[in-house]
Amino acid sequence: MLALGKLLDLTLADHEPAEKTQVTVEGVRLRWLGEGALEVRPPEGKDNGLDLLLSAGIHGNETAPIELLDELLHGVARGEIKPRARVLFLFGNPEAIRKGERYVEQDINRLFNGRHELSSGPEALRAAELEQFARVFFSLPGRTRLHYDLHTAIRGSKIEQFALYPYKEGRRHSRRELARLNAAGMEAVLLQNKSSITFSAFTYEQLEAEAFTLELGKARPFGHNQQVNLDRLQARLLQIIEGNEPEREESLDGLQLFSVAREIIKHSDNFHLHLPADIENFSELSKGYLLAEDLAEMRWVVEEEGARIIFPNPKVRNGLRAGILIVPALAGELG
Ligand SMILES: O=C(O)CCC(=O)N[C@@H](CCC(=O)O)C(=O)O
Ligand SMILES: [Zn+2]
Repeated sequence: MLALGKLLDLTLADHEPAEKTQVTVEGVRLRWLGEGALEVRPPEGKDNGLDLLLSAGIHGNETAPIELLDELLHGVARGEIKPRARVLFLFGNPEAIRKGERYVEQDINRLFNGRHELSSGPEALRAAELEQFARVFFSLPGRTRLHYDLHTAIRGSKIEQFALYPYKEGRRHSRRELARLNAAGMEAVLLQNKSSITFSAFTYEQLEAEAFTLELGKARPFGHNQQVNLDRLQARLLQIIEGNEPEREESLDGLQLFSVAREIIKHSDNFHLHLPADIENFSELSKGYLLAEDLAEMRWVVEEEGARIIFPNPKVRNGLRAGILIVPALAGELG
């Protein structure tokens, strides 16, 4: 295997490779761009015009998707996977990955779309760097742009694998992309309805990519991900990389769609979330339920029919999202 295929080992060892570019026997070019960043280019004449950004480790303790990207990259570096797409592999927060923690100082996935400029520290610097890697990668005109930012969640979930689809004014969510996600094993998609500060929101809103955060199960340390089944996602990523996805229109059958009813924002240290610590994502909440309270007698009461909660987390910094209240959505507005 080409040494650059060991991007994860290089990243874990905080090691800069002496040789920055390597080429497989078949002419696939691997280029190390910086810490945790590697570009793969298909051989001359084989490129199908797709630019695919695959990121993982934006949260350092979410190891299953990191292992998945490591495996895919090994396949490329051994010549077993034959790319027809350009691919950028990114390990998002190397320092946090080395520490096995969600972040070092602050959540990097709240620092995109310019937020890093208002902040400082290792995550702010890295968010700026990740934006730049993505901006350069997606700068070639006339190509199709796709980004999957792979995560696992803090808690268990009634729906194990799902995607979050960012929002941009005037742009429709794509039916074809939803069908692709369905085929990749995602059971649900949350359609966002406002701009955000996550990595996938940045590439979607600013770089014209189709972009998604994928939640793939529960976060566990390296080597303990046997319960996270990524077979369907891996098979679809392989097809995308090798440019041999099915040509026929694929269905949305079985895919559950949700939209955001409200984001629960923690305003102060007085914030209280009235949910059990072990509540699972997608748990249903009945109308009238007092979900959270904050200072100045602020109360979050469930008013929506069919409401469910995802990512409840009272420990986030003040000013950040402490949960998302979601409701079922219809496929009506898709492009
Ligand atoms: O389990 C949790 O509470 C958080 C899981 C996680 O890291 N989710 C992402 C979602 C990003 C998005 O909204 O697209 C995050 O919170 O950064
Ligand atoms: Zn995450």
